[in-house]
Amino acid sequence: MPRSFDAIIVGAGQAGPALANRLTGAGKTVAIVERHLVGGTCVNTGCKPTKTLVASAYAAHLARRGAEYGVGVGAVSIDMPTVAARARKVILDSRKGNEDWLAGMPGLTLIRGHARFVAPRRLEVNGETIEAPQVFLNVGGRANVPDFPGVDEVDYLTNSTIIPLESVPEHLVVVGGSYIGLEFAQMYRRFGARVTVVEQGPRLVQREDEDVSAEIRAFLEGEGIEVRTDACCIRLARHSNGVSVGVDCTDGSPEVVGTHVLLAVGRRPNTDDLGLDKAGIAVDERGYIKVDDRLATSAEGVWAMGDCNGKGAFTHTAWNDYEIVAANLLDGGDRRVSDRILGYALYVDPPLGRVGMTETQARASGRPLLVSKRPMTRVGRAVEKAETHGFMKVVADAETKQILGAAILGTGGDEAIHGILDMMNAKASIGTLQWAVPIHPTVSELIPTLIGDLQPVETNR
Ligand SMILES: Cc1cc2nc3c(=O)[nH]c(=O)nc-3n(C[C@H](O)[C@H](O)[C@H](O)COP(=O)(O)OP(=O)(O)OC[C@H]3O[C@@H](n4cnc5c(N)ncnc54)[C@H](O)[C@@H]3O)c2cc1C
Ligand SMILES: NC(=O)c1ccc[n+]([C@@H]2O[C@H](COP(=O)([O-])OP(=O)(O)OC[C@H]3O[C@@H](n4cnc5c(N)ncnc54)[C@H](O)[C@@H]3O)[C@@H](O)[C@H]2O)c1
Repeated sequence: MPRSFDAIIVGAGQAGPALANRLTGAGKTVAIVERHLVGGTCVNTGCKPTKTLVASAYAAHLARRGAEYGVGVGAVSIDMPTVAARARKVILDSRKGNEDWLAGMPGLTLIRGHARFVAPRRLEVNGETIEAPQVFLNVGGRANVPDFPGVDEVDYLTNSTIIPLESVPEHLVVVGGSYIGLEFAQMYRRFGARVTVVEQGPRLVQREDEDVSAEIRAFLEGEGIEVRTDACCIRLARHSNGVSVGVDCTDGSPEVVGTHVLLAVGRRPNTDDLGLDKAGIAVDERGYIKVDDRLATSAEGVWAMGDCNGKGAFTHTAWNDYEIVAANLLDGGDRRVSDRILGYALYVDPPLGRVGMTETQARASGRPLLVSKRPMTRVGRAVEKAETHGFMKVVADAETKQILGAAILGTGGDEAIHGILDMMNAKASIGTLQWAVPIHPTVSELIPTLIGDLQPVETNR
């Protein structure tokens, strides 16, 4: 006989535990199945350790610049075991917090093992069958490892295996010039490695506007990172010095030889070994679980939250998925994914804070636009901190006077962007902040000025 629960959650990443908390709080019996580490990607191999490592890298960078500030610190050295230990502690503390949280939920059973559907709303874990009228999938994703020629012959790193490194590679070749690749590239450059980024596209972070990509490339190259764009990484091979990464480039050497190679070429959902066909759960061509606007899958009684549904690829979008499902099922709400205004940050230094449309997307929409842009050299706070790379940019609809999107690439940009994100969520029009009195000196204080400087631009309408 299968063991029965009121609900089964597969995956204890970002959405699962929070939903378990709400469901058990409503008196339901819940099984949460986790095959690896409680906390999932963000806690164990994603946001938390990477931002801890980024902080160490920033400290090293600032120490090297000490003389510019009139501070003598002597020769800067990197104690990589201590750097790694900081990250390990953040991981373990956070994981334990999640485990303790789950342990304290009455009516919750944590089952450690790989769950696989054997029939609709019926799964097998460790040879045992469990069933429930409601099943929530929060299975996340993992590093995509393409079948490059030679990939099986070399030792490569992914975001999971690079985190515990206790030594600095002599020359790290990073394949993929987007979020994961660039955060690690800059961090390892600051730890003292030679770093080459190999990106197949014509520019870094291609989802962003060209001016964003160009500015990020400029400050990364300014730190000595080599960037190879328009590179089709077609082969990996062993080399006496480490790994050779074959690239097809319009110019430059056809081969980059490094001591280590990090593959940062995207993620793939953990849906290939979940028995979804046994449960009638449809996936798209890339394996993401198809969901409607309330995150219901094609199978009755089954929902999918977080990275595995392809609607978001961030911790806060996974969390928001939990909020949507909980509100609709437990609070009589009618919340939808399409109501979400997407914001995110890229944690290079200075960081990129982003919300809503890029200027490119706004222009493509054909609507009449207002655009305003200000370099960080004209932001007092950035000048005082001697961190003047980047710019702030906002795009608004000239007719509705609503902000469509913004980018703050600059010191504090990951925080300051919330001033605009909140305005967009409040559906505030561009005149709303005219008489606000922001705090001086902050990056955010320039948001009303930036908005006040909005000017019409030519669009294709
Ligand atoms: C290097 C890196 C840095 C990142 N930095 C940021 C950042 O700064 N900010 C941000 O917002 N996002 C960041 N992200 C993205 C963020 O980590 C993810 O969006 C987030 O963790 C997704 O949460 P999730 O709950 O959907 O999935 P996950 O956290 O991946 O959790 C899924 C869980 O399901 C388990 N599981 C999978 N299949 C099964 C199965 N069949 N049976 C049982 N258990 C299963 C897995 O073991 C895992 O624990 C980063 C990602 C990476 C890789
Ligand atoms: N700060 C954050 O919030 C943060 C940080 C890290 C990761 N993440 C999440 O993780 C996800 C995955 O990040 P990612 O950077 O791995 O993926 P991505 O999909 O953002 O970028 C992959 C990059 O690799 C390039 N690429 C693909 N195939 C290649 C090849 N054969 N040779 C050379 N380049 C190739 C692509 O052109 C692209 O630039 C992101 O979508 C993001 O949501 C978020």
